[in-house]
Amino acid sequence: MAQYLSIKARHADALLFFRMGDFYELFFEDAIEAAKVLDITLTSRGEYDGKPIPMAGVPYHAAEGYLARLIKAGCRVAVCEQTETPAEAKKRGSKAIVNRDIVRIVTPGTLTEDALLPARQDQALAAIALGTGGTEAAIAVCDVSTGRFDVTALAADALADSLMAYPLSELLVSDGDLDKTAVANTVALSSAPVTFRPARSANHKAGENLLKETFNIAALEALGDFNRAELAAIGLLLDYVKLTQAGSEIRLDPPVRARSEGHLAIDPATRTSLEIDRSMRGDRNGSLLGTIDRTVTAPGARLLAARLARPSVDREEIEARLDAVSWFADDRDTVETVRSSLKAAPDLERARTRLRLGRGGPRDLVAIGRALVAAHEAASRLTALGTVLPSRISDATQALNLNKDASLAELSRDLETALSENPPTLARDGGFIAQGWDAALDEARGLRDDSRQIIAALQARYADDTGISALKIKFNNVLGYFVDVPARHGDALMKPPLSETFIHRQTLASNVRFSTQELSELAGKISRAEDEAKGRELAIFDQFCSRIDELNPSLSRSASAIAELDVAAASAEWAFEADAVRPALTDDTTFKATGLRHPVVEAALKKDGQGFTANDLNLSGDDTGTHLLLVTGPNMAGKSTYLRQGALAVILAQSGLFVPARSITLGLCDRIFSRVGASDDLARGRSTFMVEMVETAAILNQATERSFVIMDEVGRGTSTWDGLAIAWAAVEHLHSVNKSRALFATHYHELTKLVEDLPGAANASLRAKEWKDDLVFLHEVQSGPADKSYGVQVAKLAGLPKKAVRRAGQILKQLEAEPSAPESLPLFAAASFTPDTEDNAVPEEIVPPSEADKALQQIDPDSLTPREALDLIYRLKALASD
Ligand SMILES: Nc1ncnc2c1ncn2[C@@H]1O[C@H](COP(=O)(O)OP(=O)(O)OP(=O)(O)O)[C@@H](O)[C@H]1O
Repeated sequence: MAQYLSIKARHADALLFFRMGDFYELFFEDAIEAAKVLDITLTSRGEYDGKPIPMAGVPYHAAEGYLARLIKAGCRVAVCEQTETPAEAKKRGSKAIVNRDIVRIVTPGTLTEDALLPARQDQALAAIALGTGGTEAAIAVCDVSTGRFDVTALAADALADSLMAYPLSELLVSDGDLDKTAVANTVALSSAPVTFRPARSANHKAGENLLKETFNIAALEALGDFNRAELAAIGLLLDYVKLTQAGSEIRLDPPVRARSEGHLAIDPATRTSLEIDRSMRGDRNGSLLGTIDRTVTAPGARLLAARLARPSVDREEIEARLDAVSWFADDRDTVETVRSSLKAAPDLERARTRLRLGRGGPRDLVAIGRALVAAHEAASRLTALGTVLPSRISDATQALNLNKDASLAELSRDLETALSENPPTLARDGGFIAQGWDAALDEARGLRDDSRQIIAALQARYADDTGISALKIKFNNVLGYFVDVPARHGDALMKPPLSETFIHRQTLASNVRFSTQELSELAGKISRAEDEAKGRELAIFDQFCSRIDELNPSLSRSASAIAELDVAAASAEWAFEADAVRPALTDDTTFKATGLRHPVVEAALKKDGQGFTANDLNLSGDDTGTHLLLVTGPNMAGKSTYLRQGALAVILAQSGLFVPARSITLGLCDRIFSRVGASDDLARGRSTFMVEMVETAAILNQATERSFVIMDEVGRGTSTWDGLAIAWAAVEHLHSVNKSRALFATHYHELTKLVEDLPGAANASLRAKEWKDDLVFLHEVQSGPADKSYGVQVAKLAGLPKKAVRRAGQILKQLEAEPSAPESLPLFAAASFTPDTEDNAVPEEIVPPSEADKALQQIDPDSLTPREALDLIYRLKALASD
């Protein structure tokens, strides 16, 4: 207990997994909480302060699954291991307790186990810090499972936007920054758990020292010229990584400096509403990423996700990515061969990091070996083509060609020969090194196996000597090797002369067990041979781990090259499937697309066997003079889809991907804004309308001439006239002040007149046709405003009760007759309404009488014979189903 309490005192905020033999035990409050979250039995053991100590435990070998559940439930877990064997402890004194210590603190942002991590997504542990003036800020982000480490310097007010571009698992904030607005806003927006750290760890000096120590350099310049905010964020991050690794070395790749201006800025609301990597329901399915992802490796999937989350504004970078996709897009056969080779490549990136952190196992070694071979094969197929490769593909093939890196080739060969086919997860289980790899290991194993044969021979001899054919030599953990005979033969072995050889150990209901001198000696030999074999295997495992550590820079390059090739080939594959084209990029403010489509809606419609109507979109400002389009049209006609497909085209193009269109020319955008859909944010005390206005304000305050803006139905959350006034002002502002390329969808038809005064604005509408009594959506965009909104017909389509539809039609008529007198609207004078009778309730254009209605009206029930009545029923039925 004293040992437990002293360790627990150091980690009060984490559940303590206290290793005792084959279990991790939890005590006191920890046990109560873990039992509740994990649904495991809560027991008690011993007493403390006169009360029983609550206890709960999980088996050591199944700990990963339990850890996963605890982390998901928001807990942190400190793992405390036995740091010596009981035999070692005994040497210090017969009553000595084995030493124990924390080896790791498991938190949501510092996981490395495959079982705990989504394979196709990065895990971002981020730290934010502000510069002294409070206007400068920095983000340091790392993924401990892959070793990636990025640092970005940015303006404090851009913190939240930039941070949300990462798949955050945990956010670190200094206690000292909490009262700063930019930090408080970011914390409020964070969807990931926030961990507060003492201010001293977010200090630029501490950051500098930790950087030097981690990367073993004397001067910082070797890594880059970091400012104070960056160093503070780095300090906060590295200090925490160190804490969670319980003092063992930090294994991260050197930090890569990014500029926030290097990315297309996407604010959190836009990110959510455009469903870039998550749909509104929170699934990957139905998001842009889920729709276009054709990658076959985990590092590839993570790179694609990162590119879509942070599209670039660097034209050279984007063109290089597009060159790679284009090259593959010209040759589908090559795409197939490369993808089929890469498919066999396991997650080298995470495997190498686990091994470097001392948490890896034999399977990680196998993963590295297989990935190197598969990637080499993919690279060889590309070089064998003999054509000139674009720079990204050529760099990747160079990095993956094992003929160009002797040490990596040797490692790959050795891993292939040294490891057995199906190794265990843990190195300590042994049996993963193949026969023939190491002479000393083979000898120890030979000895062990020989002794086993000798035991078999001994069993035969004992059976012979005693005349007991049922005599067996068995093994268990308590007795070790023992002689086992059925109970009825027990007496014979306990009497002379046999009792001189057989020493009685245990009597069970149906068996009696004995040991012999010879057997004990043999058992000792076997166990020594086994220990030696295991020790030998562990030594070989360690040798491989150090080789991997030494080759880390090459392996890191290989992992990136696999990801690069995979993303290029997968993007070409998707382009084939989706009939997407390479965007032409410019430095001006062009946006000119023909036959543009919405990839996600199109894919969903395709599944149902329906087609998608492509539409053109030109916001270039030059030839037509239009950079702002007011989009009107009936509900359900496809306005939102048209708006979103414009924004998605920008994201795809600037991520270096093809765009589903016949052609597209795009002047690179600096930011993308969307104000679509309304949802409230009650947790932050904001009503639906308030959210809408906050987002609108952000756009009007920040959008530039280079931005791309979509706004859907701004103003609808309040009264008609207020809403119209706000929408009106927003369009004018966007047009004349922001001057962005923009699409503005609205149901306020009054707005369509605005184009007369705004030279850069034009009207466009989505067509719908009335056919018989129904509304048919054509999804085609035409220039000019829509004639009407057909809202009541759509309500009817949606299945509103007939009575309500009729009533709506009636109100609509009156409104249309007197649009300028809201105070006299029937809405505010419900009592004056005429009652809902058949005669006045059905506006003709909405529900004209059907043939069946007409037939019914002509009936005179009193004059019908039963036979005529029956005929009439059949006729009415036929009319109704017609
Ligand atoms: N170009 C298109 N081709 C085929 N189907 C389309 C197209 N655009 C939209 N649709 C279909 O129409 C549905 C409604 O589209 P959307 O939500 O864009 O309409 P809307 O005009 O914005 O409606 P509302 O005004 O009610 O918000 C979509 O879910 C999709 O199934």
